[in-house]
Amino acid sequence: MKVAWAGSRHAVEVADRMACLVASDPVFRKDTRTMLSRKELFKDTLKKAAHAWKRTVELHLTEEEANLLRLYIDQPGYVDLHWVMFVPAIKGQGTEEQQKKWLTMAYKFQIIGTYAQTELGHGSNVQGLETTATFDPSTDEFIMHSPTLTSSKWWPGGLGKTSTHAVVYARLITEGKDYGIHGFIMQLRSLDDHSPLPGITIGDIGGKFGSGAYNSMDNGVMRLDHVRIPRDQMLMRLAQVTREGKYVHSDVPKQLLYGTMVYVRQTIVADASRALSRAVCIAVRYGAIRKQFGSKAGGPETQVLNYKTQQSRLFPFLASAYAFRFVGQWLKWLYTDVTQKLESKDFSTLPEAHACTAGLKSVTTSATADAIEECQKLCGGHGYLNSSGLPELFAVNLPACTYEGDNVVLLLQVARFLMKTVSQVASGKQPVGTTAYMGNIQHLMQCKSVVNTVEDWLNPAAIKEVFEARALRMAVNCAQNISKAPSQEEGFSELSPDLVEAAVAHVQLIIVTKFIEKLQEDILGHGVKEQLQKLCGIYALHLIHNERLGKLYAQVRPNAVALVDAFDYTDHYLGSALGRYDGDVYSALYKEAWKDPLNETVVPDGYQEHLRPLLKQQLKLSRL
Ligand SMILES: CCCCCCCCCC/C=C\CCC/C=C/C(=O)SCCNC(=O)CCNC(=O)[C@H](O)C(C)(C)COP(=O)(O)OP(=O)(O)OC[C@H]1O[C@@H](n2cnc3c(N)ncnc32)[C@H](O)[C@@H]1OP(=O)(O)O
Ligand SMILES: Cc1cc2nc3c(=O)[nH]c(=O)nc-3n(C[C@H](O)[C@H](O)[C@H](O)COP(=O)(O)OP(=O)(O)OC[C@H]3O[C@@H](n4cnc5c(N)ncnc54)[C@H](O)[C@@H]3O)c2cc1C
Repeated sequence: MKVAWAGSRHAVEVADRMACLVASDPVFRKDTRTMLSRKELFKDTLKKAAHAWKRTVELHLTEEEANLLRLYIDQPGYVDLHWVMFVPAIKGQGTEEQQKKWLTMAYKFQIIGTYAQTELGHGSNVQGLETTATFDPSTDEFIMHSPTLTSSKWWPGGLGKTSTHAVVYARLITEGKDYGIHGFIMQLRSLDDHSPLPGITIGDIGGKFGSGAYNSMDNGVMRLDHVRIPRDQMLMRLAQVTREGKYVHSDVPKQLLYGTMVYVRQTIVADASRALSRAVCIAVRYGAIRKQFGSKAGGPETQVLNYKTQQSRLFPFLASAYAFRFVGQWLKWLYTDVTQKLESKDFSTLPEAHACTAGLKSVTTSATADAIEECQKLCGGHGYLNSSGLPELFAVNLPACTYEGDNVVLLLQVARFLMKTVSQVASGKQPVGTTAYMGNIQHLMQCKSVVNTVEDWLNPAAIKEVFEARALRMAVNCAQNISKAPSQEEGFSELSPDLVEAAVAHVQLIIVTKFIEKLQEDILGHGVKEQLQKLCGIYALHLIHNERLGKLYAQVRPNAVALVDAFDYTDHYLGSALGRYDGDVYSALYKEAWKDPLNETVVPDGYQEHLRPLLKQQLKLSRL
């Protein structure tokens, strides 16, 4: 099952090696992370990142190993934005020459970059960004400026205290004309003493949700006061400005400007499956240890994992973790395929890539955040302790519903893609890819149900057709209602809640389809495919509230712990007293409690000043 989860024996081997490297290095300890102040936590993040780089160089780690090292350190920081966004942005929007110049420095960590797009006043609406980049032909420079308070760059990770450079997104103005948003490489801080360069006001935006969590990341604010940069620091793969100031657009779709976001959205689907699997691992292992009620005449109490309510709340998340893992593996293939097509100027699958990355990022992160919160509740009171690992997991993953695109905004992008497809089908065009099912509109729009017997519900072909009919009917219904509106735009706006639901149904069809396709592959291990078939059934049927679920839960229960052990997480990475591999939960909880700084003294700070006088006074009053 480990291989099915990881994707290959090689993946299992590399992951094990990197996870153990992190778990065995005291510098990477994280058990006191939630007890640190914001400044201590930030400094701890700098220390870990520097040590990780040192180990990467010493051990000659590959890019794959270095990424896993960063992942298992499990502490958001500036390195994430450097590798996940700054480098990809230059790769995707820089010319060959610009890539050579800037990536050489970035790969050697001679500069530290971030991705500065969002502003105080605009995040979702990229075309509404206000920062300006005005070309000055007299000096062959761009003048970077924050014209309003709301144009302050706000949120970029690492911007607050760490990044020396950024790809800054701004309105390109030349010859008095505004050509919209483009990317520019800017140096922000001196490479000698790290002080902000002239004209740049820069700092951290303040603490964020949860203790620990994203507070390890210095998300920043930046205001630019007419800062000049050379013309050749405009990223010029998608468009250029000549020495004379002429704007020249390349022969590529302008949406490639958004390419970095598409790239990160596809990686976030894998992140979501990982985050969800960690929460499920904790809740399943703890559910097997925890016993409450049910003892007859002094016999053992009942494992809470045996309660049907516990299974109906938890097993859909177990199934979702596997479902998101497999669709994430497919999405990585889709993204790679689109990127290769772009190299040969084939832009035909760009809309599909946008819709799939946007939709899957949205659906998997929303489901993951909700599931982690529910896993906390599934662990009772102890799930609320930081030592359970669940509050931190929730706080770190909740923002994924917002960053890299607000989930509703992204679903509306999927809906726009679906409405276009429905109208193309109506004009006789055969859809392809993930919307190919819409070409089967006659059959799928019939009222005839494709599942008639209880057994049909476990037939993958029948389940797939149910999901295709559900998604198509919701999309066609939206299209029909939009057509009744005074205009397409008004109709789309009026119908937007229904369009979001239709987009979710389409994305869930993709997830179910990819799970079914995964089961058609050769899957190693005795009984593994059968277990995955049950999980596929649970994932699909829980979305449509089917009564077959109870039987499936009972069939999965005996293997539930084995299915989460297959995630192969070290206790260090899981970071949970409840989810320990050895199940020694109560000793671990008790041991972790004493680490809290509050327990450094038996009599707490504040007793003499605030508690003793109160108690003495009340005692005196009581004797009057
Ligand atoms: C579970 C996670 C666990 C994480 C664990 C912890 C890890 C810690 C490390 C984390 C590392 C990184 C985290 C990320 C940090 C965060 C970074 C950021 O947030 S960066 C900023 C992200 N911002 C956004 O995503 C903004 C969202 N908005 C947009 O993308 C656009 O504004 C959009 C698409 C909403 C609207 O764009 P626009 O107004 O220009 O276009 P239209 O809607 O009019 O559409 C026109 C046309 O273009 C097509 N289109 C739009 N976007 C794309 C695209 N990306 N690719 C291709 N095509 C696109 C659209 O479909 C339309 O086509 P048409 O044919 O005309 O219909
Ligand atoms: C932890 C974290 C890290 C981040 N890191 C970075 C970074 O490194 N670099 C960077 O550039 N940015 C970063 N961001 C910013 C992030 O990309 C934005 O917050 C995100 O794109 C959402 O935009 P917004 O904040 O403007 O939300 P808004 O768009 O203001 O959302 C507010 C509400 O309005 C709704 N809404 C907005 N538009 C519409 C519409 N057209 N129709 C219906 N509803 C709508 C949304 O659904 C939401 O409910 C980060 C954010 C977070 C939380």
